[in-house]
Amino acid sequence: MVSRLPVTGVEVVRDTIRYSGVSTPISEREGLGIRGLVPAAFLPLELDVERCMLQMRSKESPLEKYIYLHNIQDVSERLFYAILCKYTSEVMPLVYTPTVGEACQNFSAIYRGTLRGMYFSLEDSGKIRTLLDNWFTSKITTIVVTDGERILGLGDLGVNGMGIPIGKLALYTACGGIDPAKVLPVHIDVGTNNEENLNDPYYLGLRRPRERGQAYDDLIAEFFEAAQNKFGANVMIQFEDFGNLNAFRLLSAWQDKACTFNDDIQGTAAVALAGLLASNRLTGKDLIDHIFLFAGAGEAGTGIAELLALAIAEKGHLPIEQARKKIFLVDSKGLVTKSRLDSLQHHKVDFAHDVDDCPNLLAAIDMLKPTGLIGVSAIPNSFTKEICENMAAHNKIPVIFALSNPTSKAECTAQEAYEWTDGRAIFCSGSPFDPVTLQDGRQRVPGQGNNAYIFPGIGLGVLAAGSTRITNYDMLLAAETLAAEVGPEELDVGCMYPPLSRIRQVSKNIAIAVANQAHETGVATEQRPVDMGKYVESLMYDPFEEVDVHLGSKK
Ligand SMILES: O=C([O-])CC(=O)C(=O)O
Ligand SMILES: [Mg+2]
Repeated sequence: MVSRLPVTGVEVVRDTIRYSGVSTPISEREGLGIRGLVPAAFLPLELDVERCMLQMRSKESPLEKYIYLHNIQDVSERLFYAILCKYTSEVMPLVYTPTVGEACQNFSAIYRGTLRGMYFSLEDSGKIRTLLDNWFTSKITTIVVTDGERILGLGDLGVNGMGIPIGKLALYTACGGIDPAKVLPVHIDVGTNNEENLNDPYYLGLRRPRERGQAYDDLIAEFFEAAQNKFGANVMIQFEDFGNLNAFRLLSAWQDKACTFNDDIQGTAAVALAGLLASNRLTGKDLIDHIFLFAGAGEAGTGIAELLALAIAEKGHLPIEQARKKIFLVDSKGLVTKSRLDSLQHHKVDFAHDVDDCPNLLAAIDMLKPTGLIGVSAIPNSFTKEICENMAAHNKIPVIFALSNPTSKAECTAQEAYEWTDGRAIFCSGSPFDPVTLQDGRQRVPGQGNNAYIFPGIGLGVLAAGSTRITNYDMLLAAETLAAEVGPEELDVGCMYPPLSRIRQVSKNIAIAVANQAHETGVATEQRPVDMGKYVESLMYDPFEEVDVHLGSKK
């Protein structure tokens, strides 16, 4: 029975987390005090989803669709997530990569003042803990934070990068079942070096060059400490789209002091490793049989390389130093080698091998004859015809991953990778590509090697166990769990990931594995349930389940 709370109907309608719009049963409207505030008809949630999909599909551009979907989120989170859960593969590219990239580029222009996340700037230093009290709840479990410096492969977007934490957290809820009332997107504004932003009269961020001094580290530290104080020591904080200069430093500074991980270093690593593990089922190789060459040696490049080395070392019972010798990186100056050690950034040092220098990717392919080529450079068209042909010349099944985001930054397209390798390549990309029909009529379905397959499950597992820490062993386990979700139907069409329509199930299985591991390694603070599967499922927010609007709990 729904009883009347001492709030006005208008307040009920404005409670966007719980309000169900025209899907509110007629019998409950009186008690909620919303009669007169809603049209007379009742549409079951399923039908309301169809109504919205028709409207959304009538919009011409992906950006208009993005805005429409967020308009719905700003009125009823339940309806928004019902749409996302029912039509995941159609809608995910609109609220997430690649459209979220365009939304970020236009963030200041399309901003409508709605409440979605928190903004802390240098001008707020010393006050963050107090400002957190301005949020409506202290029950936050999951935070995604950015400083906007490396938004996808688009670079420094300043405050406009806030679209990314918002998009990531939408997936935490849609794909990982994290309660939408308990997520918090955060932007830390330390200025921007993007001239276009600085010259835009409507730019909404701090109008100054990026802070590079102690004040930067102090603000990040203040944020972490304030968040842990307000939301509890185990609140999960995901670093997202920080620049190279800070991403590695901050991860190593905080990974032993907070429940945190960096999605671009570690999440991307896990999804790429999963794709490589799945590809072994087609190539017949083990990880240790490969030579991997990376185009790009930033966060994703060295993150994947390091996790891959860990996987090779674990599976092959090798010291990690030996495992790393199977992995080579090319950066803007050519192959990363020992002769360059003096001038190398710290995160590349472990992969500086004792081999001849090579000026570029093509020369490195010629010399090393890699079996796997991983693109993480954000340089579009850098996997040229010659490069793909070269990979095909010395591999029966060349493994080619073009992981840079959004689509405009991919190293090559799916069509190109297949065409230039006589349809033999195993191809994955970070942003979605449509299936391709080869000349011989066979269909190839390029898998989306995007960290969206990883972070929602990690977040849910961490929540289920009450983990105090997240490590690369969690990422390794998540990668193995994801690879095991790839079935023969996917492998048959060359797809290294399960379909997005199964992503909630995948996230759940990752969560179960990660939570069990947390109990085994002693980082869990929750009581271990008898049936972890059932427990994880009970935590998952499902927009289609009936909710007691007053209590916000499952009926
Ligand atoms: O957001 C995405 O699609 C994947 C990611 O983390 C990035 O490219 O930075
Ligand atoms: Mg990212």
